[in-house]
Amino acid sequence: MAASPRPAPVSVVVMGVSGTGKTTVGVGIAEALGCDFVEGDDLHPAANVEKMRSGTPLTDEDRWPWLRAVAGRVGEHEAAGTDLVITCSALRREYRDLLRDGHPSVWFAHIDTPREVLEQRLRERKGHYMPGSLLDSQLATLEPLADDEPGHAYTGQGSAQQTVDGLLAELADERPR
Ligand SMILES: Nc1ncnc2c1ncn2[C@@H]1O[C@H](COP(=O)(O)OP(=O)(O)O)[C@@H](O)[C@H]1O
Ligand SMILES: O=C(O)[C@H](O)[C@@H](O)[C@H](O)[C@H](O)COP(=O)(O)O
Repeated sequence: MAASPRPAPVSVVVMGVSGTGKTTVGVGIAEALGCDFVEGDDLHPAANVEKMRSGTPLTDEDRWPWLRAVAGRVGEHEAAGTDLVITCSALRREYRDLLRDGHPSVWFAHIDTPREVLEQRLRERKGHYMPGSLLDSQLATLEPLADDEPGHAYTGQGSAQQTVDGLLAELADERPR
C-alpha cells in the first residue's frame, strides 16, 4: 500500500500589536504542533531595537529588512518540509503580502486584544525593550486581516490557553493536518 502523502507544511505567523500575546500564545501553538518556534523580535536589526527602545515608531523602511528576515525563516522551513510558528506583528497588509510572496505555507494567526487590556499587559511586562508609549502608533498602523488573506483573527481577551486552543481549532479547520 502506498504511504499517504505528508501534509504540506504550515508556517503560523502569530501577528498583532505589541503586548497582544504573540510570544506567549506562539510558544503554546508550537508546542501543540510539535514544531520550531521563532521569536520574530530577535530578527530585528539592532538599529530597529534601539529605535523602539527610545520610543520612536519604526517606519516602513525600517521594517522591510526585518520582514525579509522573517520571510527567510519561513522559506527555510518550507524547503525542509517542516512546520513553523513565528511571531511577527505584520501590522499592514503590504507587510503580510511580502511574507506570503512565494510562501504558500503561511497562515496568519491574528490575536486581537482590546486597548485597555494591552495597556495593562505592557505595564506589567518586564525586561522587554518595547515601551507602552508606542501602543498608539501600533494600533494606528494595524490593518486587520482581509477576507482574501489566509488566516484567522481570534480574541486575545481570554486566557493564553484559550487563545492557543481557539487558533488551533481554526487552523485545523482551514489547514487539516
Ligand atoms: N491571556 C493572555 N494572553 C497572552 N499574554 C498574556 C495574557 N495574560 C497576560 N499576558 C502577558 O502579556 C504580556 C505580553 O505578552 P507577549 O506574549 O509578550 O505579547 P507580544 O509578543 O505580542 O508583545 C506578557 O507579559 C504575558 O505574560
Ligand atoms: O513593526 C513594529 O513596529 C515592531 O516589530 C513591533 O510591532 C513589534 O511588536 C516589536 O518588535 C515589539 O515587540 P513585541 O510585539 O513583542 O512587544
